[in-house]
Amino acid sequence: MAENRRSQIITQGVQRSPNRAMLRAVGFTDADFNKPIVGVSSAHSTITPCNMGIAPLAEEAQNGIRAAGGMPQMFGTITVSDGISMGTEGMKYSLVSRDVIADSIETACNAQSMDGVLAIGGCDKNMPGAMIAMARMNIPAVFVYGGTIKPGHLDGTDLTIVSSFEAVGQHSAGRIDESMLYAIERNACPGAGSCGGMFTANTMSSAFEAMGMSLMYSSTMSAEDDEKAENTQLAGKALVEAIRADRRPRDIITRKSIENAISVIMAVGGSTNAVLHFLAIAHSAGVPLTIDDFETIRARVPVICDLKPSGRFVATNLHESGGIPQVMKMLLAHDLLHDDCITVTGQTIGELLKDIPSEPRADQEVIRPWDNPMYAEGHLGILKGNLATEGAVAKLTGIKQRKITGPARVFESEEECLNAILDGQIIAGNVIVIRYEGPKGGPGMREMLAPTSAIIGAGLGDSVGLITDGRFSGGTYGMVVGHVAPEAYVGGTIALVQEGDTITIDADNRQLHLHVSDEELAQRRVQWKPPAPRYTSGVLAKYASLVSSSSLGAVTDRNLHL
Ligand SMILES: CC[C@H](C)C(=O)C(=O)O
Ligand SMILES: [Mg+2]
Repeated sequence: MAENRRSQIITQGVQRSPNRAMLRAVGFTDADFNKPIVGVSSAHSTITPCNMGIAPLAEEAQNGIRAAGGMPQMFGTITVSDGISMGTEGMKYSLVSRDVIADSIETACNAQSMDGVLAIGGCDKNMPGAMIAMARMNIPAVFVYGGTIKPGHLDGTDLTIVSSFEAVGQHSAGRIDESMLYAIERNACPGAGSCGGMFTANTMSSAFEAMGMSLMYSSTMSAEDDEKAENTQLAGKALVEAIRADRRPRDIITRKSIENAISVIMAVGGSTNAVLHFLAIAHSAGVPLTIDDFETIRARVPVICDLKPSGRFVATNLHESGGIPQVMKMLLAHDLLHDDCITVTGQTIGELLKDIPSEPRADQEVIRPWDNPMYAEGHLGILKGNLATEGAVAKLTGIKQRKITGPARVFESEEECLNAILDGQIIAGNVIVIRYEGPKGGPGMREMLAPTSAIIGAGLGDSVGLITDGRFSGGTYGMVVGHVAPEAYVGGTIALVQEGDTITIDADNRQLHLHVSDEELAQRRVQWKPPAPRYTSGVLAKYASLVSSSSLGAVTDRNLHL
């Protein structure tokens, strides 16, 4: 084992006798002081189904690390539940938790000079939080996904949590009765695991597998299946080998591997949150990446998977149909993947994919044949215009109408907007504006699944547009544009929109335009005053003071020294 392990600073020499004394109390023997100390970051929690299966996986990880000659040390990190906080003030802590998780993993590993880290995550922000920490620290690392939830079932239909969100809109529009609403509620989430469509958790786990930071096939395994536990043990062993080889995250998280990840995100129809998180991960890894790079990749990669929210199937169906390796091999076969990227096991992408067929199996419908994609181009559009000079992110799937021009219906918060939708005040042709929900203004850039699902549930998905400086859940689809930057709180044009102004969302030309003259906007800007901050103490106030524009990933450690 390499004698230049950083953990030797706390285990070797006379001066470190007190440090060893305490390590002996947690189970170290003399022999263990000569092994790499490997952190196991466990996000186990019973506050959300996404994370409630992680504790036994953390044990399996430790077993794998020990078997390979490492000395595991488990520590905890937090999670919050997007689905449970959705639609409430608590959702403001969701994106904040990404950076709290990153800071906590970095703090634990660096404080005790660990030689490597295996992080296990479940809910949405666990994944990017862990990867940001791994990229920052650049000690050998591997990510293990807690696993997807299996679909719920009702009257022969597969359900996910988004079924329940959409049922609220269906009920308010009189399309289902209360007994059906509660039947969906009771059956949508059958057990442990992260939200089962190609929503944010499954998007980020799939992207990490494609980037080479997780083991092949791991990202679509279900939380409750034995293979997830077996795979976690293998990840522990792979990490110890990576430590021996001194294979670090920045050897794996490169421009090429991030391009691979983004290509897979496009191919599976993944969450808009992936834009925000990969800008942040690239920033932490020192890899140049801009929001415009997503547009370049979008234009060349088709959506080849029929997955919820706008498609038919869930992640367990994708797993049964060949999983992410099958999607990757199809991209590779069409020169849309770099095969020379190295992965956490030391093998390259090309080596890992060599025995996988270039076309999907004919006995499944989840992964489409290359010549019959869901959409000929990617679905994550980066829109620009006088409303979004730094950019905005749209999910261009599940919509028939690709352009809408209509009167603005302006709301200063998500709650105001949801009430208007459920009260029937929103009609076909409207363009909803939800503002002061950005990274600083919210603060915390809430996901707007409640209003976007209510629009779908009310049958308005093809006729109502929605723009916000907040963001969307992976369960959102429709004529919706999020991450509008600059945000209202810092004086972005979205702050100057008035009720009834005409707005155009043009998906095909990736334009977001406010039909008000520059002169009029200049006059409005003179009148505009920044609102008082919603929080002046505590974690949300700290976050609001540090966070960057969403067009830069809403990171909290950019240019702090300037
Ligand atoms: C259903 C969606 C889930 C709750 C979520 O927050 C996301 O995918 O972002
Ligand atoms: Mg989410």
